[in-house]
Amino acid sequence: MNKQLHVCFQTPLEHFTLDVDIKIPASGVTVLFGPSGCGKTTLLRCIAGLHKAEHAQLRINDDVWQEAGYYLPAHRRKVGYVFQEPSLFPHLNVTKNLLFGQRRTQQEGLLSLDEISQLLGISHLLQRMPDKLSGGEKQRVAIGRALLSNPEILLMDEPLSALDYSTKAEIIPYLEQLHERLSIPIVYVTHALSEVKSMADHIVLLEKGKVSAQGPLKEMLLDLSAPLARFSNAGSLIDAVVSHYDEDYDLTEFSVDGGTVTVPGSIGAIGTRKRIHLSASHISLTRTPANDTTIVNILPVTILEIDQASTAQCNVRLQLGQHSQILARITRRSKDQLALTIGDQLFAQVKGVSLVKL
Ligand SMILES: Nc1ncnc2c1ncn2[C@@H]1O[C@H](COP(=O)(O)OP(=O)(O)OP(=O)(O)O)[C@@H](O)[C@H]1O
Repeated sequence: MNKQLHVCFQTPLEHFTLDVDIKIPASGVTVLFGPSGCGKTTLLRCIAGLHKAEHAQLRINDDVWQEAGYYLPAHRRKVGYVFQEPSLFPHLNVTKNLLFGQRRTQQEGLLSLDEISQLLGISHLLQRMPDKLSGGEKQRVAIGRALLSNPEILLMDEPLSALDYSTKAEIIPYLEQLHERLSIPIVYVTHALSEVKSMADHIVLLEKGKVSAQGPLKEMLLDLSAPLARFSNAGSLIDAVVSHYDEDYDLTEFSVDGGTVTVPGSIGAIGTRKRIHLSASHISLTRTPANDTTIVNILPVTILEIDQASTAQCNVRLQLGQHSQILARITRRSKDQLALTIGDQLFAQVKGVSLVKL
């Protein structure tokens, strides 16, 4: 069985042609990332069959949805679609809104209404009418409705962009849980890098209708020639396992490839797995390990690559442990003053650590 999605569309838009030919993994979250107007929504609409591209090839695993001379109409495509604005039926309560998607397909959902309600934290809202829900609750119901339609693919078009900062923060953990539980692929459109870091397994960067880069997120973040490493909030992701909790100081210690990372608070039981994001501009480099610093996270690293990200700054790709790599952003002057070169063994002082998902 061919477990991937082949997404190939060419269609002229107002100022450029959308011209995409990509293979997407059949599970996990693929983020379409790019500036406003680059064609992200149009690409989702092509997949859903709502925009008919002139040239197209769309295969979902072994099923052909579209190719020369064949076009599976939108209503027969098993797609769950979540829009920026949660568009619930105002005259139906939450349960009826949720079931609307299920009735449309007359099939058993991948997950039951109960399971989906629990997963999205809306079990207590089932009898409510939409006008009595907050923006975040409405969007969670809209996501639930999309899932109950028994989709083979979930398309999410900037599902958080209409929500304020704190509502976004409230909803992200639910999306992360979904990501863990769902076996179907999710194509997620955003131009917020924070959502990319917490959600994406795979990333496709779009610019004026063309794919400028794509690949597994972890690798793409470390590719110094790819656009992500040039962003002001560039960083890297490493896998971590809770190894110790210091009750006196309320600090959780994680074991990572090549060392330990300590973060404030009680994060989880010993053995809990997390993904840690290390912000490149919050990492400084020293030749000797400082013993008079307040920074708690100091990791031995080796320089693999140095790239001038701007006239003032350089990105440094570093080997951590056997199999991990991280990114540091330093000034070009520091690089020259320390005469840093490839192969140098250094110590990375890590100030900014954020936990992103299980
Ligand atoms: N049916 C259409 N025919 C011609 N041009 C279109 C059509 N739909 C969208 N466009 C244009 O194509 C470009 C891409 O639009 P699209 O909505 O796909 O971008 P986007 O990356 O999703 O943007 P945003 O992040 O702002 O939502 C825009 O310039 C838009 O005006």
